[in-house]
Amino acid sequence: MVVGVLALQGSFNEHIAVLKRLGVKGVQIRKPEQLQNVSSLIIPGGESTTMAKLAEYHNLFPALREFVKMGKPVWGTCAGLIFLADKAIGQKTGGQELIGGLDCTVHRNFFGSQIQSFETELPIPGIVAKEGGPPSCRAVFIRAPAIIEVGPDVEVLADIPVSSSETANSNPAIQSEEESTKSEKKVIVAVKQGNLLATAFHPELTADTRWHSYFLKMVPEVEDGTSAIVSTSSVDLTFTDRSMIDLPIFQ
Ligand SMILES: NC(=O)CC[C@H](N)C(=O)O
Repeated sequence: MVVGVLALQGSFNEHIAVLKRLGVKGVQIRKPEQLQNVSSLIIPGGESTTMAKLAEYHNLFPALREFVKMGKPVWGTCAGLIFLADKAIGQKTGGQELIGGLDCTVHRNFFGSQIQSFETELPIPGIVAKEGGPPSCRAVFIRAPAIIEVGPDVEVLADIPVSSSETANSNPAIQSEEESTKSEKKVIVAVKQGNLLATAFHPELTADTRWHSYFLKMVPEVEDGTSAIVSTSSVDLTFTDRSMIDLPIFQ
């Protein structure tokens, strides 16, 4: 099995490294025709406006939309989630082109600016049911988006509590008067809809391989009859390489 990783900008090398640890080949995708050689695609985190400009420059949007429509598995992490959303708010003036397909509305910088980036323990019952391991994963949120509305076919895989001030700052539209008196409400940070998987955080920056394993199981069995399924042999939840979150790509 060969997994494509959109390699215009952002953390594509980190995704390819995790795939390698799972014994799967990840290849960089920069041109539309390269999508013909892969059965699934990861769209990494980075800066969605920059990525969109580069995707436009390389005329990638029609091929990416076709890939999604064909039902091939696509996983968007962070900026990749924004790319997959049918609707994004909080965009730069003029907006940006999206691939779409995921029936949701995403707030582009829901949690604030770069300095509001954070790590947290995120309960992931849907992933644990398939992958086993501890009940939560270490989740790295870097100037992260959040999903504020989902359609009926979207399965929520993870959500996190946010303080009312966070909600008010980032998205007054979803805070009613009654809710403003409560201290906490939740936003969605991971979803699945058919062939599409999306996470607002960065599993590729931790040692926990369960999200990648989960995604690989969405890839249909390969032609020679061998299963595309890989197993997670070890789950180390420590996120040690803090330098990752200082990468200049996440401006
Ligand atoms: N870490 C990320 O991918 C950040 C995404 C960023 N919020 C954007 O709009 O592009």
